[in-house]
Amino acid sequence: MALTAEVATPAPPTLATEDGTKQLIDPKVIFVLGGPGSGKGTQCAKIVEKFGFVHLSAGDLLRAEINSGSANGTMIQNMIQEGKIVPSEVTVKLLQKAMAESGKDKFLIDGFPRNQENRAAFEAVTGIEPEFILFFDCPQEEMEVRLLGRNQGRSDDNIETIRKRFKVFVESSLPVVDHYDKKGKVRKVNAVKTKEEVFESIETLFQKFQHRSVMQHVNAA
Ligand SMILES: Nc1ncnc2c1ncn2[C@@H]1O[C@H](COP(=O)(O)OP(=O)(O)OP(=O)(O)O)[C@@H](O)[C@H]1O
Ligand SMILES: Nc1ccn([C@@H]2O[C@H](COP(=O)(O)O)[C@@H](O)[C@H]2O)c(=O)n1
Ligand SMILES: [Mg+2]
Repeated sequence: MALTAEVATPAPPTLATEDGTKQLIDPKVIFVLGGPGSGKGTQCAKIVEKFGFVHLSAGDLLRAEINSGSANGTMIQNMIQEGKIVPSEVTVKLLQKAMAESGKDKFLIDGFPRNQENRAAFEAVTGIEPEFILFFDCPQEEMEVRLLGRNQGRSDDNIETIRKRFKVFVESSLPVVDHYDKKGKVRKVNAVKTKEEVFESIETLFQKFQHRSVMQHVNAA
């Protein structure tokens, strides 16, 4: 009799709404990181248009939570005004809900994880490991000009809060990029080009991702 070791294949991560009505099996996630104003939201919109991902901006979800009149609204508003990072429990819950309710399985998660606590909480709750990290590399002077010219009425686009956001980015967010860099997962993009040129340098990454996904489906069939 042949002796074969039984290797347990880990189950793919699943994500469900709180009432269990919707469940995603093996969702694919790309984290989109970069300093404030580096162009994350701008490029995510282009990726969605061409590659059909669901774009979830953690900042947008937190702002929507303020506007919904939630019990956490005042706390979130104060944290954003100070450029601070909202407790992970709140942000992860919002992301998890948005992912499950989308009914889709390919996500660009923009502006998250912002610190190691965000990263660990997301991993613990969802069991999802990102495919890769899209990182926009942009000097502070350029980001400052962009933020001051954005004109979208954001309460944190003023010079005092912008400086606080830069400090938090360097002290808390760059260590997360470093963490993933050590795992070979960071795809760094030079963000100091026109919006169209930045997108051109991203496109190849997503074409490769799409090709890999198709091949995985073919091999699994
Ligand atoms: N490549 C670019 N060249 C010049 N301006 C740009 C470029 N990309 C984005 N912008 C502009 O810079 C501003 C900030 O861009 P965007 O909102 O995409 O940044 P972000 O990284 O999402 O910022 P935040 O972290 O604050 O949400 C916007 O006004 C946008 O139109
Ligand atoms: N993971 C996150 C993301 C964002 N925030 C707070 O929202 C502010 C705005 O975020 P943007 O990505 O839209 O620039 C950010 O400065 C934080 O205060 C957060 O707490 N956690
Ligand atoms: Mg943004």
